[in-house]
Amino acid sequence: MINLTEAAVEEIRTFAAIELEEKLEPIKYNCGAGHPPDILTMLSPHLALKWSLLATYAALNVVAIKRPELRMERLDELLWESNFVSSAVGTCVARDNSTVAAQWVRLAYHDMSTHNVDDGSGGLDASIVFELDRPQNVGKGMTDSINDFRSSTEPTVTLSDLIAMGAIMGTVSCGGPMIPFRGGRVDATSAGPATVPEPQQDLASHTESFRQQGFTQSEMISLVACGHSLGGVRREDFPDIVQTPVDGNVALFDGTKLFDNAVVTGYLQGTTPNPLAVGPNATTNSDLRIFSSDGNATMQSIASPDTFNKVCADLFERMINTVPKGVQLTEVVEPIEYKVGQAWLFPGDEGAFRFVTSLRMLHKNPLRTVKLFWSDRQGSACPSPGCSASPSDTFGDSGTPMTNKAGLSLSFYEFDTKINMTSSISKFWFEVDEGDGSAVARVDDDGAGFPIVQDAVLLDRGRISTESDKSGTFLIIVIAARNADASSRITITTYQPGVSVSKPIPTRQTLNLSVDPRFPPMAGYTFFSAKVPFRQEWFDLKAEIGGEVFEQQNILASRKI
Ligand code: HEM
Repeated sequence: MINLTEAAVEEIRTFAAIELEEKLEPIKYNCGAGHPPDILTMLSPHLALKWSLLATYAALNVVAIKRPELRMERLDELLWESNFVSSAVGTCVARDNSTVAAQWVRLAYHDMSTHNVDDGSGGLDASIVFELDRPQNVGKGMTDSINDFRSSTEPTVTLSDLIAMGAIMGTVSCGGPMIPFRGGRVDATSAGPATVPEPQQDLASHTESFRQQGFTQSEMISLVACGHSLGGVRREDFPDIVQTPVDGNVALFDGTKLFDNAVVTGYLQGTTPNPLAVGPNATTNSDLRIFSSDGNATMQSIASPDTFNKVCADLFERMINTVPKGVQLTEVVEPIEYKVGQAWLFPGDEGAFRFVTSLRMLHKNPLRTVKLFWSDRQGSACPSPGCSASPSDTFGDSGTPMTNKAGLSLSFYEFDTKINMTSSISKFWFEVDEGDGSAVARVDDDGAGFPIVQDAVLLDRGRISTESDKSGTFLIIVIAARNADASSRITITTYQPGVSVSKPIPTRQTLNLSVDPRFPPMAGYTFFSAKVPFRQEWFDLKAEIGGEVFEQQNILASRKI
């Protein structure tokens, strides 16, 4: 048995990191595919030998994952970590005698319906917010749904992304299939054409509408059946269709609130209660005309639960990915296997920095240990335990309906540690030991470490606070700036999501921060603050201090830590 000294291990780690940076292309790591690729096979023979020694005796393995861009991290959080989307939709939560899921799917379809394949215009672009006065878009469900999403847009997550995500999250929450999600939609700034189909239109109009949206006749039949698996028709809004009182004022399409094939089987068996198929008013029986338009061939072909789910998943995916020409969607947002949280560095109370960050894993493992490491300002890794820390907290998260369906159980490892202000920090990384004898994984952004670019101008999440008064809730954003004084110019440009359904477009405002007398200067830092409405949590920062300019974009202030 060879015992490697700490210094030898560190030398190999550093050597490996340099070699990796130079020789390896970034490895795309596909989450959910089990263990990360074995890095040994990709190293030079010389390094592979050194590395295999290390793997044998120190059981260290490099997980070569590149940190995704901010948008992918934010979309990952919305899709897989519990949040406002998952709590609104719950397990097929009921609303207004239908379900939140049904309202969200209808919203997504109506928004997408403005697409025209002939010139590439329109599509899922949130233009629906400017189209609510049209009779096709009648219903409280539409405004309620827009309100569900409107105040949660972010600089990298648009309202149209949230509408698209709502449709697939809602579908899964009611027992429907998983549908891959891509982000990157761009919000419209005005209304699109009035092309949402209406029940009183004839079959030829409907077939042409769906063709313009990009769907064949058979796809039209399936897409309508998939959509009308959820929810129903509200008597209050459509008294010509639902002519007699019904339970809760909503006539369900297939008698169930779940996403299932009952809409098809009931239709084929002649037992369907669908008000758009067997309603007393033949003119508005659009589902009957559509479903029977090919002699029921398509309806028969999607009658089994498996085929129904598969066909609906494909069509819903196409529906949410129907966007105006020129809009570039992201890759599919897979759950990130080793997800590094935001990193916060700010002056603590005791003359040291507080450094707060986290690592998220997709599965629970009580045997697992996770350790945080960092290099000092000069980039040298200091000897253990000088630059390492164990988690200050470990907890699980119930996730979203999609997380549950994917069989994931999220585990968070939170770190809240002190860092010497003189030696400071330039980068950090993690080591994860599953405790089962497998190699320790080093999560280090492809060998480079996760950078802390500077420690001169910092969002101080230990000193930010919230305040409420008659006019609302506010966030006091605090910036710690080194070698700054009242003559320094520190500005933030905040991001304000749409404030109402009639004012849906996000706005930005630039504010000057002033020295905050509540926080006396310490360790060379002066504290500046500004009060912003609570929802303005995202901001860009610019600081001009003694001739030097610091700029950073897309910082999330959020709550005090
Ligand atoms: C010719 C095509 C279509 C017509 C004429 C039509 C018509 C209607 C009508 C009149 C309602 C009742 C709305 C209410 O009372 O709030 C409704 C509900 C609904 N539609 Fe459609 N629809 C069509 C296609 C689609 C498609 C393609 C989808 C989705 C892929 C869809 C999804 C829904 C959903 C989920 C509801 C239930 C809403 C709720 O319960 O709140 N529809 N549709």
